[in-house]
Amino acid sequence: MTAEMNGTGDLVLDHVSYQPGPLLLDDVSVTFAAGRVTALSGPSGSGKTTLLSIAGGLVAPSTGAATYDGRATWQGDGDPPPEIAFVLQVYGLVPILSARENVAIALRARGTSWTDASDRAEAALARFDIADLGDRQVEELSGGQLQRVACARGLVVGAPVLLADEPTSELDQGNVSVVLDALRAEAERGCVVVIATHDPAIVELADHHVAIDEGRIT
Ligand SMILES: Nc1ncnc2c1ncn2[C@@H]1O[C@H](COP(=O)(O)OP(=O)(O)OP(=O)(O)O)[C@@H](O)[C@H]1O
Repeated sequence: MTAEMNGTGDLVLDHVSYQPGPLLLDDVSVTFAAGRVTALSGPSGSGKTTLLSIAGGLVAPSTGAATYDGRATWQGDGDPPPEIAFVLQVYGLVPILSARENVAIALRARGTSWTDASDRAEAALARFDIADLGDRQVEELSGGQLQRVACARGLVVGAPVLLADEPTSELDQGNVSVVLDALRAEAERGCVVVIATHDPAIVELADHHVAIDEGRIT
C-alpha cells in the first residue's frame, strides 16, 4: 500500500442530487467513515447502485459533490480514483480471462507487475475459498463462484475505500460469512466499507446503517 492509501479519510456525499432525466438522488448528504462497515439498504430501485456509483467516481452528480479525503471522486472520465475499489453487482468480469487474471488486472491497472499481481490474486482467491478455480475461465463459473471472484478482485487492491454492491446475493450462508468477515477485516485496517444490501442480517452486523428510499436518505 502506498503512503496515500493509508485509509484515514472519510467518503462524503454533500447535497448530492442526480437527475439524468428522472430525479434518482435527491439532496443526499451522508458520511461513510473510515474504519466502519456501513450497510446501505433500501428497496429495489431505491437508488443504492446509483449512490455507490456517484460516491465512487463512476458517475458525476448533477449537483453537490462526492469527496474522499477532501478530494472529489469524480475525475471527469468515469474512472474511479485509485483509492476506491468496487465489488460490482454485475461483477464486471472479463468472460474469456481466468479467475486469477480477472483478479490480477485490478492490480495491473495500478501498476503492479504481472508476477506480483498473479501471486496476490492467488492469495485473494484463497481468501474466498476458490483458489482451485484460478485457472478456470470465468464464463464457466457459477453465479456464486463469480461473485466470490468479484469479491477477490475488489479486496485484492487493499484500497482505502471499498464499495460493495450486494456482494453476497448469490451465496450460501457459509460463503456469506466468509465475505462479511473479509469486509469486516478491511474496515478494521481503517478502510471505508459500504455494503449495499437487501439482507437484514447484514444491516444487523454493520456498524452504521443508511437507508434510502426513492433517492432520499430516510
Ligand atoms: N441513467 C438512468 N436513467 C434513468 N433511470 C435510471 C438510470 N440509472 C438508473 N435508473 C433508475 O434509477 C432507479 C434506481 O436504480 P438503482 O440501480 O440505483 O437502484 P437499487 O436500489 O440499486 O436497486 P436494486 O436493489 O434492484 O439493485 C431505478 O428505477 C432505475 O431504473
